[in-house]
Amino acid sequence: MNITITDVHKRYGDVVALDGPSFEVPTGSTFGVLGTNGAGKTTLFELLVGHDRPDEGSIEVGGLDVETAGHRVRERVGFLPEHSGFPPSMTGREVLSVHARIRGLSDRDARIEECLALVGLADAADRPVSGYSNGMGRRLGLASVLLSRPPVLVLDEPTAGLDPRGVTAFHRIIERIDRETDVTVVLSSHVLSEVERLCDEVVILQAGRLRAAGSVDDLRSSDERVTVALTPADHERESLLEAVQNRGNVTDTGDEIEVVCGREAAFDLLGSLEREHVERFEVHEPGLEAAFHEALSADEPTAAAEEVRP
Ligand SMILES: Nc1ncnc2c1ncn2[C@@H]1O[C@H](COP(=O)(O)OP(=O)(O)OP(=O)(O)O)[C@@H](O)[C@H]1O
Repeated sequence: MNITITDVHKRYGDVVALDGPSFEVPTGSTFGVLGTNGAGKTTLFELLVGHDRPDEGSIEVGGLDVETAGHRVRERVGFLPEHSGFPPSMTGREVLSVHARIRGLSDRDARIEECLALVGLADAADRPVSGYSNGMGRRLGLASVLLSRPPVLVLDEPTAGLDPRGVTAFHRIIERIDRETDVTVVLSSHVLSEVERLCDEVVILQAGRLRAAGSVDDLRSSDERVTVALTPADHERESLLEAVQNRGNVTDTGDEIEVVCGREAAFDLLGSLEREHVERFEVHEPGLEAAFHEALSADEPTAAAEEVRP
């Protein structure tokens, strides 16, 4: 089920939270909404799931307008907010049972088992959620959203605050949903590597405006430069720094010396270095990072939308 966002505007008092982004989320894709703090990601999601109304513009989910057909849209969209809590004394299975009853599911028990298994909570299902880790709580939230088999999932910063194992576990579930179903997944993040790993397409928002949009591959390849990361041999940092001077954009991270330059220049550089100066080197392909910084630095907007939420 596709989503069409058209020229959406939203203000909170003097703060412009969304300033006219327009884009399309294709059916079945895993779609990333990237942005720094205050970029408008949560506001966009609140409008998308019908919790609030845009001042101008429209949002359609599978051809239905969120404003005029809010109830039907909400049946189609499973929303996992950034912060969600559950009564601590209930078990995971009880939480899902309540959600399944509220949604009037007929195949309740079987569906609860399926969702528990999908999010890796089958073994913990009968423990009170007060003993769940952050990651388990987030996965339970996802299970509760998945119960009614929504064709669209909207996940607001789903891995924020999780430890690396929790992040990896959550990523695996999203990848499985992407592989095995036709569900359209929209997720927000400010972690570039997460979006690169999970998403097919991405938009970059800043201060409510659309700064870049496209497939992850296209945005990644828009920068032809690579990063050569050099670990200096003992006592050779100064000589190495001297050798790489003027060979690209040089940064001494304290650990490595990084040189950002074109591919050809990287080959020339590596060929020219004295072996005894370098303990180790790696060449990193361009990631989304360059596109992200380029998008954010172009035509810097005012800081109006960066104000702190009251
Ligand atoms: N209810 C509200 N009242 C007033 N201002 C708001 C409200 N909700 C959001 N804002 C403001 O709108 C702007 C966009 O906020 P939003 O939460 O959508 O950004 P975000 O990209 O989700 O940020 P974060 O990554 O920090 O969660 C911010 O400047 C924020 O302070």
